[in-house]
Amino acid sequence: MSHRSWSDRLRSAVSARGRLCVGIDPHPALLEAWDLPRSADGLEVFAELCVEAFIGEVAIVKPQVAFFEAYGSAGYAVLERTVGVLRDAGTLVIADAKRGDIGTTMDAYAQAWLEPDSPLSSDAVTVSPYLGFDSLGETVDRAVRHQRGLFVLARTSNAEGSALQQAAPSTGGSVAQSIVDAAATRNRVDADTVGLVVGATRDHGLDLSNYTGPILAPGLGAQGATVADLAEIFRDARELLLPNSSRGVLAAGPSVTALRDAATRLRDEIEAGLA
Ligand SMILES: O=c1ccn([C@@H]2O[C@H](COP(=O)(O)O)[C@@H](O)[C@H]2O)c(=O)[nH]1
Repeated sequence: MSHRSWSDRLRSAVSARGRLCVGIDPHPALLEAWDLPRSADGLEVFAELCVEAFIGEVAIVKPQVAFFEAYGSAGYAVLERTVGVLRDAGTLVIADAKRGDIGTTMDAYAQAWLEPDSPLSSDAVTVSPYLGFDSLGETVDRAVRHQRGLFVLARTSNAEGSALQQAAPSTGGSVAQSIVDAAATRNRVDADTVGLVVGATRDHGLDLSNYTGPILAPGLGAQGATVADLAEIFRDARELLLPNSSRGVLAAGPSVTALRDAATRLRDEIEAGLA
């Protein structure tokens, strides 16, 4: 296992292969479009084609855990193999599991996704701060200990998130801003372990000037955001911006060549657009 920090590994991967984070989201509609059965066997072939297309071409892959979980233990077995093959090949894996809970329950989630000897061990995992940012304290400690990363939901790409995330706490600002500020504070001692999720679908309205960590930005492609939007919305926070597209790239499958071309085209468009 590498003994370099998450932040170092992320920076080198991004400088070698660009900022794009491609999703592996085996939607039932995509399985059908790829002429695969809606079963764990279909899932396995889907994931294998993605792995073959993306390894060596993109820095980061984000499997959407929900689409594997839908097939129970067989789906999890496919996810374990997918994560393992990607990581063995040096592709960084962000498990999009959006875990959030209290105390020892949250810590059990953290063990599952961040412990080096766990079957689902990933480079980073998405987490929800909506049981209180401090409910993630031990998860951050665990991530630091194992040189892994977290991506905390701050301002999500979906319209329904706004009412909660834009609400104004009595301390001022917005709920989403309070998450950004808490992440920035933690990162001052923990070397940018705490990343944020900020959607690319609208102006986020956040002050990111004190925040130095990575930002995972879903919403490109199927949700309507463009590379020009990214450049505008994240004009002050481009260095470790990780734009994510899942369906926008996966629509090119099942041909491995077509998937690879779609991913590399988008990767290069992002690099040119954010230069
Ligand atoms: O705010 C968020 C947080 C996570 N997501 C996830 O990203 C992908 C986006 O998929 P597309 O097909 O590119 O729309 C998906 O796994 C979401 O669960 C998000 O969209 N927004």
